[in-house]
Amino acid sequence: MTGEFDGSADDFLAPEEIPADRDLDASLRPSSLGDFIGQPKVREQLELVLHAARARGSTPDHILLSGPPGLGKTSLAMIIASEMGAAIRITSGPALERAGDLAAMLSNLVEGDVLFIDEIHRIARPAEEMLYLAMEDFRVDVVVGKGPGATSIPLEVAPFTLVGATTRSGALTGPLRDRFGFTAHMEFYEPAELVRVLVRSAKILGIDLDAAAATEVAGRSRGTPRITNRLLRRVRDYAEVRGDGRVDVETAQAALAVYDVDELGLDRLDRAVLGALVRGFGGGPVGVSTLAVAVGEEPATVEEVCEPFLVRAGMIARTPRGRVATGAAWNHLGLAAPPDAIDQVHGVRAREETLFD
Ligand SMILES: Nc1ncnc2c1ncn2[C@@H]1O[C@H](COP(=O)(O)OP(=O)(O)OP(=O)(O)O)[C@@H](O)[C@H]1O
Ligand SMILES: [Mg+2]
Repeated sequence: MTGEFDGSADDFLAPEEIPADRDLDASLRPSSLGDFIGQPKVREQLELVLHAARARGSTPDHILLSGPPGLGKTSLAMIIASEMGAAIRITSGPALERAGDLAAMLSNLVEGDVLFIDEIHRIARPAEEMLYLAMEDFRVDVVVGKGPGATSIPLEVAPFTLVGATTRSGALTGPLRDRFGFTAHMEFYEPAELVRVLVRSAKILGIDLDAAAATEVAGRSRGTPRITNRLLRRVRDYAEVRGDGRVDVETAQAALAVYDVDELGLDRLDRAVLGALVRGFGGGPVGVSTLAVAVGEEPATVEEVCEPFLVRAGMIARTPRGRVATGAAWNHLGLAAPPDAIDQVHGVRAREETLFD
């Protein structure tokens, strides 16, 4: 099931891009750092890195963007290029199966270009090794021929900036991670920031959305701007078909009820994971792969998509012995928490960070 989000109602809370997002995403993508809402820390750090590079007249250090899907990594990569007045070449880890694929991309780079590698944790080993040299010395060794007669020809690469994006920085090898001059850790967005995303998107799309409705939609967006924009579109549909097109809080609530988005923004799979943890395993601890089997999903989907948000929402705690449901999780499912259930965990943020390190 992983990755096959087809845009049906069941999938529309998935933070991954679905085909229906593509046109919308393009029109709603922020195009400059000033236009980019939220992530104050990352924005400040990037501003410094880019400003310093511009002042020196050099290419910025290689940059790794790390965080859950839909938080704006691709948008930031494009912004980095446009802030530097540079062209961006886009590829992804899975597309770089052979070192030759990467060599072709590298040799076509022009000085100052940004090379964006999405899902960089999925790059194949030979390409990764070629990347080390390219990142460090702006050169690659192309091997010509086979066996004892093989020779390696060094090839210059124009100075470029690699921007890598990953939902799993923990899956990167040490040597690759070490070659990035700067890692930006993207955080889930605060509701107030998502309200600003909604106000901006509603303006671009010409949707009449009042403040209370914006707050309602933001609160159900799982801290993820991609989901915010998707919910906005569903709410607009509802308002156009069932009302006069204006979106007030009643309209927003009614629309989101139709699409089965609960008041915390949990979707079917999140609720299934919580249900399995609480009802099937008495609240845990249980390993993530066991949980995944229980809900019929890939472990990676549970670990990278559901879990970060459930941890952030204070529903699940990660412990050395496995995942544990908090009292809040029991209550959210309408059940009384057992006396030994841990509280809505303090230090949720600290735990969440370790997920992506
Ligand atoms: N800071 C932001 N301000 C306004 N809109 C944003 C912001 N970040 C993301 N968005 C919106 O969310 C959409 C998804 O963002 P983007 O494609 O950059 O996410 P991503 O992190 O690359 O996701 P993935 O990991 O799935 O590739 C964008 O098209 C844009 O509409
Ligand atoms: Mg992306």
